[in-house]
Amino acid sequence: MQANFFFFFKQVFFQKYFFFLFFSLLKMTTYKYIEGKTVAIIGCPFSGGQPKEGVDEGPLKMIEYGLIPQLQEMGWGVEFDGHYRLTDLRPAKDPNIGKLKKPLYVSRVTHNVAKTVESHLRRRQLALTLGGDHSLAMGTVSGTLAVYPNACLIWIDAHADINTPESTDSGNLHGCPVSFLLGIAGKVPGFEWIKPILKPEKLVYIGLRDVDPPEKILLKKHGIKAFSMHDVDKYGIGKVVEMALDAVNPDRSLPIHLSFDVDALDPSVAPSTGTPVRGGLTFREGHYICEAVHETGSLVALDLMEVNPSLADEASVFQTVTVGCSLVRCCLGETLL
Ligand SMILES: NC(=[NH2+])NCCC[C@H](N)C(=O)O
Ligand SMILES: [Mn+2]
Ligand SMILES: [Mn+2]
Repeated sequence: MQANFFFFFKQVFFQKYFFFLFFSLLKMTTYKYIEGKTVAIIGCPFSGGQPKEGVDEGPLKMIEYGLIPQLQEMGWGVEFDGHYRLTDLRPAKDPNIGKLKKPLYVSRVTHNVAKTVESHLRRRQLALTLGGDHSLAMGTVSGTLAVYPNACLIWIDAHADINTPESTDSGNLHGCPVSFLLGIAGKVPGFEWIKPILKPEKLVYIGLRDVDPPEKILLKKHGIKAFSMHDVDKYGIGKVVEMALDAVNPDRSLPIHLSFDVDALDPSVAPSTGTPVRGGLTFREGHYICEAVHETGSLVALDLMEVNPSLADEASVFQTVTVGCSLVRCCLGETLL
């Protein structure tokens, strides 16, 4: 009996298989803030923060392309109660405030989204918000900071989205969420609910290449860490992500909110988006960021924004939506080997 056991042990121990198992266990991510490996999907078909129709179709398409079963196959419990019926929140009258367009609609929707994200995080679920335009981040990030005031914000984008009501040229609120979160937007009626609790030193950007002149001044003035495409070229994505994490999350244990605007990717990789800018992240650079953030085990909330399936041809839509789904999977632990 004993000899038998020893034989078995020896067999298993000296097989490569054992080492493989052992090392994959070592490599396995432990989730610091998520219980029971569950993710809540918040579908936000919202386009009120910018002028182009169709970005509200983004979340519907990602679900249609099978995101839920893909995550389930990876062992995640998925909670999804259908898409938000945001048009119900549309005010009858919504005059501009200064240059800002549709301010009331944006404030109502993002306030709602904030409460939803907050409630999922309180239940220790990972909050995955599918946009929709990037003004939604006023809500998602507020929800995260309500539960985890010490969370850091990693913003992946071609744009800085830090315009203030004063500095914005377009008046589109998807170019402004960061200024509201930082509390530098001033008083705007309807947005009183946003607590300006994001500290500049908790925010880092990767992928920037189309930053408005007043935004550049704001980034400098507040000493916000930003890695442009120039930095990605210079250091490589591995080093950039390491430097970005070192800046906002030195020991990798603080909760992370990752806000991913799909236009951070090069238009050849993600063509169906409202404000494409050439010279963006490659397919792998985008995915690397997601994999590295997953590895920390500290991701609590993820936004995937600005997928607009009504822009460009069918093949481009397919390409963009599938890239969106695979970025999400990488953030939630899909590995290459
Ligand atoms: N989330 C985005 N795609 N933002 C684009 C913003 C473009 C420009 N900076 C603006 O404020 O209008
Ligand atoms: Mn953008
Ligand atoms: Mn953006």
